[in-house]
Amino acid sequence: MRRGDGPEGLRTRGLRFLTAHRRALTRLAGWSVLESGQTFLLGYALARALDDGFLAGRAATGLGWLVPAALGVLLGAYGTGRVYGAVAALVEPLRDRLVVRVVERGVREADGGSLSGLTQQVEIARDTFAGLVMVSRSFVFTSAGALAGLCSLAPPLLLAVAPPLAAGVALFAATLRPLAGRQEAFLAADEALAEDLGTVCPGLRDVTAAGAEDRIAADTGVLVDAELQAARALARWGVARVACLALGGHLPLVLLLAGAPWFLAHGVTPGALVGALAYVTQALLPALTGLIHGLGTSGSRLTVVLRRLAPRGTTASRPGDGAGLRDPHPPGPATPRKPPALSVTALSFAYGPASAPVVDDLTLTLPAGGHLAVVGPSGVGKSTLTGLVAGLLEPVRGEIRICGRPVPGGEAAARRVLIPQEAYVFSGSLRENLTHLRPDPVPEKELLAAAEAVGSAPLVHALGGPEAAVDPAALSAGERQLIALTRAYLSSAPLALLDEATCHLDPEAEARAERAFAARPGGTLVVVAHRVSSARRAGRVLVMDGPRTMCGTHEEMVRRSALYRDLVGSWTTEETDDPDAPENAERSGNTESSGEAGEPGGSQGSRTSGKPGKPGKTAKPGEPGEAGEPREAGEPGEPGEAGPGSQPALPLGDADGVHTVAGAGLAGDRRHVVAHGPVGQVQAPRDLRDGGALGGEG
Ligand SMILES: Nc1ncnc2c1ncn2[C@@H]1O[C@H](COP(=O)(O)OP(=O)(O)OP(=O)(O)O)[C@@H](O)[C@H]1O
Repeated sequence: MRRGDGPEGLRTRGLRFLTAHRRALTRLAGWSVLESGQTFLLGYALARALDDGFLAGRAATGLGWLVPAALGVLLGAYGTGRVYGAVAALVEPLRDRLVVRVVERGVREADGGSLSGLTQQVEIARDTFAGLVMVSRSFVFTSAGALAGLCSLAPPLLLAVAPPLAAGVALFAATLRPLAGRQEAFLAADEALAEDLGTVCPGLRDVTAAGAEDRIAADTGVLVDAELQAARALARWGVARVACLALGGHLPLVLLLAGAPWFLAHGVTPGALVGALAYVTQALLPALTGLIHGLGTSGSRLTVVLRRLAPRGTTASRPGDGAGLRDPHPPGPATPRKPPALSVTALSFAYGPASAPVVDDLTLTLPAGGHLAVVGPSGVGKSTLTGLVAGLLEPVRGEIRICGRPVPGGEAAARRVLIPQEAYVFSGSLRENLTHLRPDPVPEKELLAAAEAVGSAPLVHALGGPEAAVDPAALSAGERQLIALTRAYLSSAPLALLDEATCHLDPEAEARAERAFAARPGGTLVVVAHRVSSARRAGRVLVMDGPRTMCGTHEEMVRRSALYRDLVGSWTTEETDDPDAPENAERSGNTESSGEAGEPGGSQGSRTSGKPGKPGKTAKPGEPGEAGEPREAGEPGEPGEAGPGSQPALPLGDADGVHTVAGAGLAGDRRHVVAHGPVGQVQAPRDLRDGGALGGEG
């Protein structure tokens, strides 16, 4: 937590803010005095009306005393009206300040989405703060008026009212901090559940298709239980609030009634006693109730919201602002910095506690707009890495961030889209399939432009246009991949993870799709490559080679990684129709590549599903393997077979995202992995996916 974000920091900044707005506070206090005057008159005039008027048989005098009480109500109402204006003079500067802070933060982080969320929180902060000012002010001035009235009626009456009132307020003050903690815990649990449901609900069809109902129900159930616990803890503290109210508001009433004979015997008049009862029931009790409920709930909510709005490590201040909620520890001028599209730090993962790590201490950075190809022998961990980045698998160690957002997490999940090898197409219209990841309606023009860019336009046309009904079983694997690719292209997630998502397309169609993703405005692409052309297109290549992971340009990797040279060699043998570059030169170690090939024509996925599933499995180059061919744990491994053995790890510069490190070994056990992300990104259990049984595609 940033210094100054804790309760102490908030209190200090709150006091500074109030000090800076002394004039508004003074005006507020002035108008509030009218309210206390009304409270004073309420009991005092009533007592006089009884003692000097009605009980003495002088009705006119009694009525005469009621007139000031009625005038007091009118004056009080006028004062209350002016109080609202004075509260606004205090609240609006707070709101302005928070808005400035939020906008600065939004600009700095270039994040319009979080900006709108924060703006909403500013409104909550403003309303809550206004409510707090109203109830606290009302309690202070009402109590002052009532206690002054009691004192002027008969000082002994204070004995029955002041001590329990003070005790109730003191007890309430003591419960404030733990109550705020419980309230914050409850809000956090509530938000976690809402975020989870917001992610899960739109993808229910995918959950069912993947057979992941039990797992999702279990995951969500954990959050429901957490919220239940938090709500119970909060409710227990609610009991303390009732005790405060009983002590400070109801006990004085009981004491006044029970002590009535004593008071009457010691010179307190009946009218004064009734006046005291009126003070307690009509003024103190409502004011105390308002304070306890207002401060107890809104106070902690305000604390939470202000803490959230606090700038992350930078200062928001306005010129000429003397004090207020400014960070007391300014760290210097803010430097606008866009977080990398993907950053992986010291990432390790194994499928079981006793299994060898599949990813071991991997660190890499991919800037926004970058294009990374992940290559390596079959079973080395490429899909595992994409699963980790997508948040479908939980790392054993290390950290992953997408556009600065931690993975796993709803914000990160909304910023990435994963397209697995086995494309998921569901029964419905083509439009539904293509726009599944977009919450907003997609204009026809945009949809067709996306299809054109990705290379699915001929397929859209052949199927009868966007409104045509889709029968997943009637589509070839390549056609399903084109649909899934177009869907991902249309999504607003900036980071696209293509895990052999084009393996059923011919090289030209693959080139077209990959280029389209790489050219998406602000788009970043990670592609698990199974063709040399795919790797050559990427600015960077991550070679996963068991414990030695290397990253660099295609040319660098050809020069430095024996495994990569082997992969390129075996790929080139298979790629007779590669649109990109002559690979024979690379096989012989010549790194002078001829650059990108020209834009391929309008090739589309084969309408038969006979394309080789994973031609890049160099461990068995002669055996392309059908897509969806079931694979047993440990079977494909052999990562060391093609590896360079003594090749050292190669840390490269971080100019546009690279790094080293290691990882691999085959995990022994095979866990049933299901996870969920935002709309349409629910993944089948690995064993389902490997078996090609995802959704209706089987
Ligand atoms: N759910 C699982 N439980 C246990 N081990 C698994 C699981 N999924 C994959 N593995 C193992 O983890 C290792 C890495 O698998 P992964 O699928 O990530 O490799 P890959 O490089 O993507 O392979 P391919 O190119 O064949 O898709 C393999 O040894 C695999 O058998």
